[in-house]
Amino acid sequence: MATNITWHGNITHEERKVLAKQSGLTIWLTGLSGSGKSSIACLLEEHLLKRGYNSYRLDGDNIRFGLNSDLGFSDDDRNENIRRISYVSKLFNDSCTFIIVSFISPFKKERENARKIHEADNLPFIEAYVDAPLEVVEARDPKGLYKKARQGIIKEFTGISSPYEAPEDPEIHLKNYDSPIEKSVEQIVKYLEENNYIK
Ligand SMILES: Nc1ncnc2c1ncn2[C@@H]1O[C@H](COP(=O)(O)OS(=O)(=O)O)[C@@H](OP(=O)(O)O)[C@H]1O
Ligand SMILES: Nc1ncnc2c1ncn2[C@@H]1O[C@H](COP(=O)(O)OP(=O)(O)O)[C@@H](O)[C@H]1O
Repeated sequence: MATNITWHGNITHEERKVLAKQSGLTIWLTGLSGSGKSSIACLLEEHLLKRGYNSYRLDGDNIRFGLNSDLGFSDDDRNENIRRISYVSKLFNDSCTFIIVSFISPFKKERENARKIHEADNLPFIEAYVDAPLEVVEARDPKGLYKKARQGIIKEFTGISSPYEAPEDPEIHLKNYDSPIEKSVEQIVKYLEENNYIK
């Protein structure tokens, strides 16, 4: 509990943006395992870096090796995973970095909480739904996880034995199943340009 502790501030966020020559933002990719989150995040990160924007990726698989290595895949653990990462992405965003978050983040309530955590401090939060139907991701199955989930070897697997709540009104809806990854990246870039996040 947050008792007997004091928040220490330094320069204002407005001053930081001027010094950093860019503002921060969070692009929150959500979707089933195999929908294309990591591939899109990697290409997008590269694209933005090459255009001169300080950008960084937080990926579910990667974060679970370290910071969140104590968490599994029960509903409670997934919620804690997303809660922690919401605060981490807010910190990066506040530091004037473009942060690309790619977690399954299956539950609406936790994604909404992530949004609130950002928007409470006027930090832009852009939800991008990486949409690919279960039959498509199951056919892709690059890590063989769906096969194991169907065999009951992996329990509580998203889309099979654990729910995925698709966003109803995301800022960006990527239909990442009948066109190449590059198209999805272009769609995000277009959104960022049209909303004056990038020039
Ligand atoms: N039970 C179960 N359900 C879903 N996914 C599983 C599971 N077990 C392991 N994996 C692997 O973990 C990756 C998802 O981790 P996340 O942190 O993004 O999940 S979550 O947001 O907490 O739901 C996910 O990576 P992606 O395929 O990149 O989504 C899987 O490789
Ligand atoms: N638009 C697409 N068309 C065809 N294959 C794709 C597309 N997007 C992703 N893939 C493939 O699907 C697999 C899963 O992609 P990945 O980015 O690892 O998804 P996630 O991070 O959501 O699990 C990879 O083999 C990737 O090359």
